Amino acid sequence: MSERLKAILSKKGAIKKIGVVGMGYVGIPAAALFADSCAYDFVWGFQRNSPSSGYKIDLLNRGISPLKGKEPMLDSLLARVANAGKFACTSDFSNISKTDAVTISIQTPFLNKDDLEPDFRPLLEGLRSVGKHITEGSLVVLESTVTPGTTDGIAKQILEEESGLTAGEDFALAHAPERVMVGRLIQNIQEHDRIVGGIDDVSTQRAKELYSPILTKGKAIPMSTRAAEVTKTAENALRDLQIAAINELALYCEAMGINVYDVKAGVDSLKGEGITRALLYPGAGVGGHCLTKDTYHLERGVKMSPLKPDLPDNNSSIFVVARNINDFMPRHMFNLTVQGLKRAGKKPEGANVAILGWAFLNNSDDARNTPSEAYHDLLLKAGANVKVHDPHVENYPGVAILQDPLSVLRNSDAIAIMTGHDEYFKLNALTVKELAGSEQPVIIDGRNVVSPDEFIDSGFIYKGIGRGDKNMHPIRPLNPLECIAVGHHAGP
Ligand SMILES: NC(=O)c1ccc[n+]([C@@H]2O[C@H](COP(=O)([O-])OP(=O)(O)OC[C@H]3O[C@@H](n4cnc5c(N)ncnc54)[C@H](O)[C@@H]3O)[C@@H](O)[C@H]2O)c1
Ligand SMILES: CC(=O)N[C@@H]1[C@@H](OP(=O)(O)OP(=O)(O)OC[C@H]2O[C@@H](n3ccc(=O)[nH]c3=O)[C@H](O)[C@@H]2O)O[C@H](CO)[C@@H](O)[C@@H]1O
Repeated sequence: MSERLKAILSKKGAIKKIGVVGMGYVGIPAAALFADSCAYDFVWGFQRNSPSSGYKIDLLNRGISPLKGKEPMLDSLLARVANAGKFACTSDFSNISKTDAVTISIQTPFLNKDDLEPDFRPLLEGLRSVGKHITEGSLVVLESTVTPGTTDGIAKQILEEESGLTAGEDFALAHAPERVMVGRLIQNIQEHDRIVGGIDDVSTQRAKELYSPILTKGKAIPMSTRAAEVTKTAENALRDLQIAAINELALYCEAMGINVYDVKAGVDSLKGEGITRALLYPGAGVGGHCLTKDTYHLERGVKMSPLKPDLPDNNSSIFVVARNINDFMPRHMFNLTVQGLKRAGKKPEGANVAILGWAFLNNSDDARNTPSEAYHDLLLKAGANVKVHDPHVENYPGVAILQDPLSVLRNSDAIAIMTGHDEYFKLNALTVKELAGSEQPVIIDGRNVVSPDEFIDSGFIYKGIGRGDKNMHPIRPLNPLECIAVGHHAGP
């Protein structure tokens, strides 16, 4: 079967022209790196002219990145390849017929994680567009994170139906998942090892040829298509599980009155071959477009597989339990807020709460699936007045995000740190207290940013994730002068 494909590819020769479908966080840097390589003659970026993303086409043709936030090397790379005439962005998919290889990097979110239903509509549309225009000897690589079984399942089926060709005989097909992190997209594509899973050895080899010229430190790791799909979804499900483990340990430490960071330091001290533990950091929640969904792709893959795993009766997947723990953390932040306000003699209803941090990641403007939104909504539901600050996120549907911290901190009953942006590590307790203007403002630290003692000694009610040693601290007696200053009178 793949002997035919091998002969076709040998006659066709090396890959020279590439198409990248989906001009997003993944597709744009990949297209820029392919275009900048002297191994390739030309790269098309294919972007559907949708209301939400069609604007990218013109920007990219002018060599300008539509991505927000700092992406080292990307701007100069895009300008260089666009000006050199090695890259162009288009919504005309017929140009795919001029390419030797096409990668697909379209979003693959979940509609509803409860019934494990992903929203594959954009992806299936992209596959149909690609299938219509691939030719004999094309290589198609699915880079999107997908449910295991998708590449050699529905993807292969659509590509064959639309092209009239047969995968593994007339064209090569592989899954090569992306492992980039926002903020270091170019570096990650160049330096991470690249999982390459062809539907057969010939397809795997062809996909390795495609990526090798843009890998600097990284190397191609060949495996089956299904193994590649499971690798990608499992590596993020496992990361989510690690985060959930330290989050649950933090909740235990709060209940036992100890400092989770003492425990972390203690456990981390156990070093050596095969005995080191991998403790991560507890926090106000897990956001982003990867960890929040990839577990469900993995679970769906197992659910769809013909054989069922041999598991204990009534077993809940530890990966899904992990997701539930991480999704609980914004509610835990809310519970700490209510407890803190109660210690100050207040209720969430009518309280002024300042949220510091809307991005899901430190020093990033990416707010996709941000835990801050769940916390924000719980506060509103409880009748609190909420203001939001973030130094990097400029706007978010339905939420006013201010870039001026003073206006957010002023007249606050409670201040919640949801994202560990560098700016927040410089907060001065006395300055913040003066801005807050209440005798006993509450500080709820979701990212281990502030010094508990500095804020407690300045008159704050402190609550911190994992800080069982501080969360029930003695309340500093009010300074009569202080009471007068803020318009209250101490004592009867
Ligand atoms: N963003 C990351 O850091 C990251 C990291 C690893 C893996 N991934 C995976 O990569 C995939 C893409 O993620 P992303 O963050 O780049 O998504 P994105 O939303 O930033 O970009 C997707 C792009 O594809 C376009 N698109 C959608 N349907 C299309 C179609 N039919 N034809 C042409 N273009 C179409 C969208 O308009 C958008 O511009 C996802 O499966 C994601 O899980 C993302
Ligand atoms: C780094 C890694 O191996 N995978 C990366 C991951 O990138 P990401 O953009 O999702 O970023 P993460 O760093 O995973 O953070 C996610 C959320 O978890 C919170 N968090 C994190 C660490 C911790 O100790 N405690 C926490 O609470 C954090 O605040 C944030 O909200 O997925 C991408 C897509 O597949 C991968 O490509 C990419 O390599």
